[in-house]
Amino acid sequence: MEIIFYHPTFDTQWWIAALEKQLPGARVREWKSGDNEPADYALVWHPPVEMLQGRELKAVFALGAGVDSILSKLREHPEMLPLSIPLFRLEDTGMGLQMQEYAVSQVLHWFRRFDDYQALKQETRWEPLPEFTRDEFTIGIMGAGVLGSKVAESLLAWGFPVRVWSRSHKDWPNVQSFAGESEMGEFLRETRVLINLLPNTAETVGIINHALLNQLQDQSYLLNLARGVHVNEDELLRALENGKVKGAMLDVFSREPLPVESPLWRHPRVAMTPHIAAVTRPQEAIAYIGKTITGLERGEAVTGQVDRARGY
Ligand SMILES: NC(=O)C1=CN([C@@H]2O[C@H](COP(=O)(O)OP(=O)(O)OC[C@H]3O[C@@H](n4cnc5c(N)ncnc54)[C@H](OP(=O)(O)O)[C@@H]3O)[C@@H](O)[C@H]2O)C=CC1
Ligand SMILES: O=C(O)C(=O)CO
Repeated sequence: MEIIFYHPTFDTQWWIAALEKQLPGARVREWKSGDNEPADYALVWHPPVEMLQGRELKAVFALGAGVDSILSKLREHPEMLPLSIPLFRLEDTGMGLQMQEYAVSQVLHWFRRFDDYQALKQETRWEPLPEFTRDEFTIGIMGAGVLGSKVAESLLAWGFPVRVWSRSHKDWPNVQSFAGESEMGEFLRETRVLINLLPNTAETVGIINHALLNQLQDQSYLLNLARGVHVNEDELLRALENGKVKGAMLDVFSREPLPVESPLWRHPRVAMTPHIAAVTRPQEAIAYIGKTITGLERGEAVTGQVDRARGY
């Protein structure tokens, strides 16, 4: 079995050795421009069109959870990957735990008013504030997929009321489920902390805008863990000014790296990280890819295939 590998930043030689160990008998090579030799599988992140175009592959694996960058390239170059070749993505592979860590720590930060105490400290003020209660701290998660479900689970364990919004209804214990545009208003009305874990698709671009933020509780919080294009940053800044949103924690931005002139850098109630909410954990990713390729070779049912028509 021949596997080609391309990632712009990963330690390719390490990955090749680990993949060959996971899949005995497989030969894994780094794809370089001009390499048109046959391959059975391709493992990629931001692949050049030339790498995939015209190849008779059994499957392509994205080395991350979101496939928006591959799908947007495919819109311009559909010849890069015919529909007959399945595209897989990483399902969790250690990202669920990272998203849990991020979401729980930030929700607790807001819940225990550490943001307010930090602001008071700037003014050298010693001032105990009224506590928030969990029933005024409903968590609303947009996107109830692999990562949204893990985040829901962890916040439930901390005793917060949790609701999710997705395309289809979920039947999860102790979680209120809302689906589709028709139930979005009801989902937002009680939400105090909005956590975004949607994929980037034609339907979700710009979804967190003035109209949406306006339907949240006053003094809400936004945690964007998914993609920058989901949030209209100017409208978020306006919502921070008019009190609809009290604080935002952003991991992803409409342009990355975030340009220095963006007012988000300087806003006192915006915190940020540089797109590190959940990174690909090599060992878990390799175990998943190995298991999936083995399943495909045996003709077994496997999970993680992207529905290209749906966009995730
Ligand atoms: N910041 C970071 O470091 C990282 C960010 N990410 C981002 O997180 C995203 C989510 O990942 P993951 O949980 O694995 O994805 P999944 O595909 O497992 O879940 C997607 C969820 O979004 C819902 N959804 C999709 N479209 C719509 C829509 N139009 N309206 C309502 N709900 C919708 C789906 O609904 P349904 O269940 O009904 O299908 C599903 O619940 C990734 O696409 C990626 O962009 C991922 C990893 C790291
Ligand atoms: O896996 C993804 O989609 C990411 O955003 C990794 O940072």
